[in-house]
Amino acid sequence: MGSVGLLKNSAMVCAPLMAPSVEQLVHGMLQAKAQGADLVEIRLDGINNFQPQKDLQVLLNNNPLPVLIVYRPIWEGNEFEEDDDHIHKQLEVLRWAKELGADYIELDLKIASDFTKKEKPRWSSGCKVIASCFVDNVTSKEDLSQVVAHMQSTGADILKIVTNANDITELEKMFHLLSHCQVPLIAYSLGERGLISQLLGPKFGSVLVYGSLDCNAVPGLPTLGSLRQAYGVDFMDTDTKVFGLISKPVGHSKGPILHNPTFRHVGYNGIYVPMFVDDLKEFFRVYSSPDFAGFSVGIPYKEAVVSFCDEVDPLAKSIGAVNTIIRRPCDGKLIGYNTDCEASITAIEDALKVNGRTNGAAFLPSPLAGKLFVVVGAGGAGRALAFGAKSRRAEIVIFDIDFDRAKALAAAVSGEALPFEKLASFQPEKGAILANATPIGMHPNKDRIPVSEASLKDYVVVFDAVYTPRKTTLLKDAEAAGAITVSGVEMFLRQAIGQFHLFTRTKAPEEFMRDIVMAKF
Ligand SMILES: O=C1C[C@@](O)(C(=O)O)C[C@@H](O)[C@@H]1O
Repeated sequence: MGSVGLLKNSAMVCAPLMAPSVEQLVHGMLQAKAQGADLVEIRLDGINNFQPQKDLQVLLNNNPLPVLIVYRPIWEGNEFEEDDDHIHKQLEVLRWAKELGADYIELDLKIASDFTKKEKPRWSSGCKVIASCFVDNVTSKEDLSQVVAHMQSTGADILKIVTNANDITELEKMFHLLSHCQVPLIAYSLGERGLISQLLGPKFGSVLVYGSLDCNAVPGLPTLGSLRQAYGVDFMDTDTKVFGLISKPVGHSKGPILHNPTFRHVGYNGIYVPMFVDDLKEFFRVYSSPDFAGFSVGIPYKEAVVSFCDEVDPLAKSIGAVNTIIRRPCDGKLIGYNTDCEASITAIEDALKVNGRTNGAAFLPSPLAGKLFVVVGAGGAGRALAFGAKSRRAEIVIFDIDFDRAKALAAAVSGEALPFEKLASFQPEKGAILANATPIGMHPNKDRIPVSEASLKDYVVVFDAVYTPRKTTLLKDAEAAGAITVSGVEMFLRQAIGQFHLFTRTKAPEEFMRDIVMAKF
């Protein structure tokens, strides 16, 4: 277990700012400082009626943080690089920025060489030059190394490579580059699939990572607050173990705000990041190093991922769905588990016990025994619920939009499958339990419920696996109809507790995790 508590890397957290007025940029700088940025990147070309010397003076006299100046205007629809006059104007602005006290200036690779060779020998200021380059299509690690070699020849102090990530697996080339590069380097990918290049940049040695102002979410960029508070980027080092949630979509997950603070709480050197995965096979092929120590698995992959595990725990195997994968340290094999099953079933059982609705049958092994248990959705979560209900000897009815899928699950748990069209008019016997295991009602389609409102009065417990929002419309309606309700948040917490134990091989601090969930979900 690594120690956390001291700063472990030198990566700076940078807030990119672009605004139509200097006043807005100054305000942005103050916000960035308050939100924990180490420096700000100011894009001058967003300023309306830009007056270089005057505006730079205001900006660089009012900077609460070190400043990186970028000026990349497009004149009359043409990229400036194509025109000597425009290049001259651009360089003049950057020269002023340096003279007025900018800490860093950024130049495109195409003009960086000339500039550094002419200008740098005469500099007395500490201003550093960043040579930057956008690589549209990263074909191989060798290609990237060649770009770096070319950039190095410019004489710039820091190199910056930006790519477009079409797939999360492309980022591994960036991580490889970062960890092998001998010169100060910033490397990341744009877009939703590029997010982990910012989150893991400090582990692999990036000079800086970008975080947006908290009020200004940008796809692919974490917020400053999340970088510092949730992900704890300051505490990352080369030994930090990476755990990722494999899912598509993935942005809804609250896993990072639960697992990361818990790692730090127990002094475990790990980070938990959302991983937007399109292709499981390619994903597991590329992220095969011990750095990537384990995974949560979310929608839609809980069943598909089973075939990528080298071994599967017997419970997960019988369910046919895995939500947790550990890379076994001794041989690198991927071992699959299912923590959803016990999480959801014990959450429902405990709700019945707390509410004293066990029919006085304290001798029965579970308050679910003999009850009708209606599962809507026969995907990964539905399978976990149905197998859990079976282990508690409940009578199971399954609905799924895919009737064959419902039938297959019903057969596996000795239950009954009914056609999805019947769900709207389905009236259970009194005292039944309802479990929604579909995404119906999940943010942003919050108003929908999977069953008819009229049927809700006959359920003693209604459980919803959806946890965003915490109180779904289904749970609100069920509560109004008099049912005990169990939120997906409770299941989420319990499956995460199980996962934490598997990830770290230590007992999860359950109260600490519960407090986070209560405060932040
Ligand atoms: O179902 C869920 C939720 C989850 O996918 C998430 O969104 O964080 C994480 C999984 O481990 C878990 O089984």
